[in-house]
Amino acid sequence: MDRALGVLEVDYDSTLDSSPQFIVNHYQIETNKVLKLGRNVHECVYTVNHPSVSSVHCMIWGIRFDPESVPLCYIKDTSLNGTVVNEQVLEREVPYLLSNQDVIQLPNGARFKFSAVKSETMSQFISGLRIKREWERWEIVPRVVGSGTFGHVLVAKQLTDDSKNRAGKRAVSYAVKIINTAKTRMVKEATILEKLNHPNIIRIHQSCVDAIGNVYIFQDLVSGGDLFSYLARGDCLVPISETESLIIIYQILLALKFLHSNGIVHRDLKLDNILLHTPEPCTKVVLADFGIAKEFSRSSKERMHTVVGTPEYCAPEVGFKADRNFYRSFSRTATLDPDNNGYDSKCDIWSLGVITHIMLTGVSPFYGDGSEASIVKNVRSGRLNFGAKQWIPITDSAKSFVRKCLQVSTLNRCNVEEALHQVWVEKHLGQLERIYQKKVLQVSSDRIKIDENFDAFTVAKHKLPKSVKLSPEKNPNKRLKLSLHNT
Ligand SMILES: Nc1ncnc2c1ncn2[C@@H]1O[C@H](COP(=O)(O)OP(=O)(O)OP(=O)(O)O)[C@@H](O)[C@H]1O
Repeated sequence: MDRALGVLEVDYDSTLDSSPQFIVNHYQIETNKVLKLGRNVHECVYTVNHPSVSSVHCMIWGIRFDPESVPLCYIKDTSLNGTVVNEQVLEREVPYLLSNQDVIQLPNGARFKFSAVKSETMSQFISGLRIKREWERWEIVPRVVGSGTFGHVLVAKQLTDDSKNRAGKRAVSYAVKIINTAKTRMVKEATILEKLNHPNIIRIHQSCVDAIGNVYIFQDLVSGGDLFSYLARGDCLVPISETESLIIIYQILLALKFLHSNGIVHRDLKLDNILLHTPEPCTKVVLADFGIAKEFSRSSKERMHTVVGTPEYCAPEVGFKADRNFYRSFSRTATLDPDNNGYDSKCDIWSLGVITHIMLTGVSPFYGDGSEASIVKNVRSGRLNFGAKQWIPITDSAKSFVRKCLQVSTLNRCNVEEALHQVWVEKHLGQLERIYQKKVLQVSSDRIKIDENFDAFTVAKHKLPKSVKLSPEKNPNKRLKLSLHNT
């Protein structure tokens, strides 16, 4: 049971169905496993053959930031007739954060009870943070989403969300990043993020600072965890297919194109800062953690000199210093670039090369023995080992993309525009754009046809008769009827 992040228990209403699947009455929610409920026997763990239920009616998954943290479990409605949680209809395609004992209901009357495996709130930990629990229209919920060097990310809710309540839909959860600066002024991260509006960049709603120097950045809660957790299995990172990698890389490239053309360099691109909407292939990803992002003046060709970033992902021209504690405190201002020429936005492309290398092979290219000294040595040499067995199944165009991003000389390294024109990306551009429209921008898919040959990773689509849209009058379930009327 210790692999379980939560449990879904079938709480069946026998007057509405007598399907034999109810022999299994517990489903464990585990890391990297999305539970689907619906009619499709090939994709769903719980299947029900009822025309009011969609092929994949809803999806449930859990995220645990690290082994010590309390998991967060989510449900997303993907149906025609809606999924109900505690008698309120979920907004379609919007993940909802589950709480202990939540009751999930499908239109055929089947009910499930969600149980958390650990106490969900961390009140003691939260009171130690000395933060405000309410701020204007926000309430901070004592559930931790993740933690980093600079602060913690917690769940937040809007105090009054009248429009949603009136519609009978569940209120959405948000995230709040809390950074203690000991100074009562806004941090650069908030200032930069406030100016950015791009589908692949974390969206912030408000930021504020309290009297003791806690900065609160209220933002979207991205529910699929980060790319590091997605690739992690036990102690190692596992590779994902080229197609899946490319869909993620394409989205990061679009975000970087937007950033670089607006004079912003992220400077800390890594697996942990790429957030997934759902932990499954082909999902939307967003860049987060702009804590050390930098605005530069494009016209003056200003270069940066501060040594920042995470060594494993850090471009050679950015430079390192051996003292990790110093590095963490961000007080370093020197670059070890021998000519002290500084660096520019191409440092993000290097990090993207490292990320691509890890996604394709499960191996971090310059990690060596993991010590900072060995990483620095390997990064400076820039030597890549395409002869390693992990590279055997990988196409030449993917290797060439990685090679072009991981050029020690910035003159030879591609910029973001050139990266988008690398063969690996360019030859799939049409498909990538269609998937992007459908999955990221969620444009109606009727006219979007995805070539199945390209779609190497997906579970084959099994054709089922269409589910039937319920009219509230015909709905046999009184509770659902009530909820649907309210919409
Ligand atoms: N909006 C969000 N939605 C969901 N998860 C998030 C969100 N923001 C951050 N996280 C999670 O919290 C973790 C820490 O957040 P973040 O990277 O912003 O903190 P940090 O202190 O700047 O970290 P670092 O040590 O990497 O600089 C992330 O790796 C991610 O897993």
